[in-house]
Amino acid sequence: MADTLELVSSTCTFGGWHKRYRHRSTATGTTMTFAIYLPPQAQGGSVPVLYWLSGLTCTDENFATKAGAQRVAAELGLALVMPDTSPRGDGVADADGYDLGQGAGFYVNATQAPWAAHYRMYDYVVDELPALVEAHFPVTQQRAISGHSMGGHGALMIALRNPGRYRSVSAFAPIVNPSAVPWGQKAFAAYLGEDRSTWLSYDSCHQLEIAVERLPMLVDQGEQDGFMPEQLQPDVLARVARQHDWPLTLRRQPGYDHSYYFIASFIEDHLRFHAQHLAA
Ligand SMILES: N[C@@H](CCC(=O)N[C@@H](CS)C(=O)NCC(=O)O)C(=O)O
Repeated sequence: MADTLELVSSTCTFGGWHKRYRHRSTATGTTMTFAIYLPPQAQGGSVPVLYWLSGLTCTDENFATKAGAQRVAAELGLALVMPDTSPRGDGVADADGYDLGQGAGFYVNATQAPWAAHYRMYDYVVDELPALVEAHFPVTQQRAISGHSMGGHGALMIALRNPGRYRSVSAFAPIVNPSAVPWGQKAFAAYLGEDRSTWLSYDSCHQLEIAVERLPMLVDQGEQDGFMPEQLQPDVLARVARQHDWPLTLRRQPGYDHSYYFIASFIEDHLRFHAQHLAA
């Protein structure tokens, strides 16, 4: 059955529960794994949810084990939902590099062979996963979304394309303009084909230009992030936001690189930012 959840593990932390589940996804046509952190407050009522989208090479476990988000989520009464970054399995197309195929779904619905059969992470994250989470767990429909790198691209792009669905969005070192940088161009050419007009629906800078809803947006970027000049280019997002009078808070953090050490240093600010808007 499509919405049956199989519990993989259940771990008590900060008075709440970190749970991992497997389920059959209709969006991807594969078995998907995701994790949810239920804070202590979820034992007595429904809590709002922050969706976290991870970057290249990640599973649901990188953020859960490295970001240290659970302590503040427990304090704020915020559930955290952590999906995988792509469909996986023997029957799922893959590529040699770390930046295409399994672990690199880019949160798009692929239209090109061989990817189109399973790579439907946009539908999975926007529709299927929230419906599943809201049907099975004590959560409200107050949602926020955040992510890192490829997941920062996913979070910004998904929030911008779905007005009213999320109260706030944030990102760490996001790929803001994937149509114009090597990681995005490689993935979009494979998943979406050579017609670049189709890429724009998954490009946050373009989506920000045409967005109808101005939702609060926080972005952190480490200044020692080796991927920044070529792949991330936060200046492009800052310019588009300025041109469109968009409420973007872009913070440049001296000394920080692309890693989870950077995320762990600022995740508390992001959780408090989202909690404030989820409560409003
Ligand atoms: N050099 C990295 C490139 C990929 C990378 O930096 N991935 C980031 C997201 S874009 C990440 O979160 N990696 C997993 C981790 O640090 O736990 C690799 O080949 O693994």
